[in-house]
Amino acid sequence: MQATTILPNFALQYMKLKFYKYQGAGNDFIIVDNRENEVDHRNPALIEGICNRRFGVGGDGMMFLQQKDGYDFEMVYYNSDGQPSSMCGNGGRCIVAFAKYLKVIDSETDFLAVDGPHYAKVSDSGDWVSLQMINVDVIKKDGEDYVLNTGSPHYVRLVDDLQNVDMYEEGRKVRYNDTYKAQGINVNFVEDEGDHLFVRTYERGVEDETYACGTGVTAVALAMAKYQNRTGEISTPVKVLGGNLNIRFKYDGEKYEDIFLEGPAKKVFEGELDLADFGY
Ligand SMILES: N[C@@H](CCC[C@H](N)C(=O)O)C(=O)O
Repeated sequence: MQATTILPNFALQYMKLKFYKYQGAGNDFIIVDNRENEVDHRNPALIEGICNRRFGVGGDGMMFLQQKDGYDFEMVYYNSDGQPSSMCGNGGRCIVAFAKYLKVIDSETDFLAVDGPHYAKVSDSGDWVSLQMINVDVIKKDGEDYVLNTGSPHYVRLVDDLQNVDMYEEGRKVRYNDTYKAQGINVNFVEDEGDHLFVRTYERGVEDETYACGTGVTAVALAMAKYQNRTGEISTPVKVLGGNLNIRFKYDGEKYEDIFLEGPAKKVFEGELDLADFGY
């Protein structure tokens, strides 16, 4: 990384920031190697500007890979609105691929994220990641729909003809209703297509539909196991707008354990930002 310093008061000594762009099933992220703790990222306007798809790099979120005692690294995640958020599953898979690219890890890792420790495995090629998610033992009903937390809060609704649903419109009706508008929630619609699920997600903090949401497809797979009264070792292939993911887990009818979110995580490009372009 080039000499890049953002002083605590956000005045910049050097205006360049090296970044990497990754995507996992079309959920895309800007990642910065912050092992030297050179970047003070508590700056919502800067992160929102860099994530902007017209005036910035563009991304559903931005992450910083940092050193953490007792772990291979720490994942610090921001939504594209510039606010720190809860867990991002696809972001977690992408930052694991990035850690392998940096040679911070080899084929396995234990890292820390906002919802606690995570274990993950990455393929030799470095572009396929299996990420262990937190255990889940609470799943609530809201009418016919399901609400659960897989590291981030999710709402799950089973629908027909998902391809033709206006996710922006319908997602916002749930995300901004009286129950959820204060804390926010991610809204997933699912259609059972036989040998796989088709899932679309409206994401809090992006405030639009994304091409994939890792904690979202995980929530859907868990909720569908309950809905379909399936127990035991379950593997659920999921199609999303940006590709395919798989979720496997154990379910005894009450709690879900050994949950793994699996799929592609790829480096798209890397570059250098001139932070003066973002008002600094
Ligand atoms: N895209 C993510 C979820 C990111 C967090 C979410 N927007 C929230 O604020 O809850 C994923 O892959 O899980």
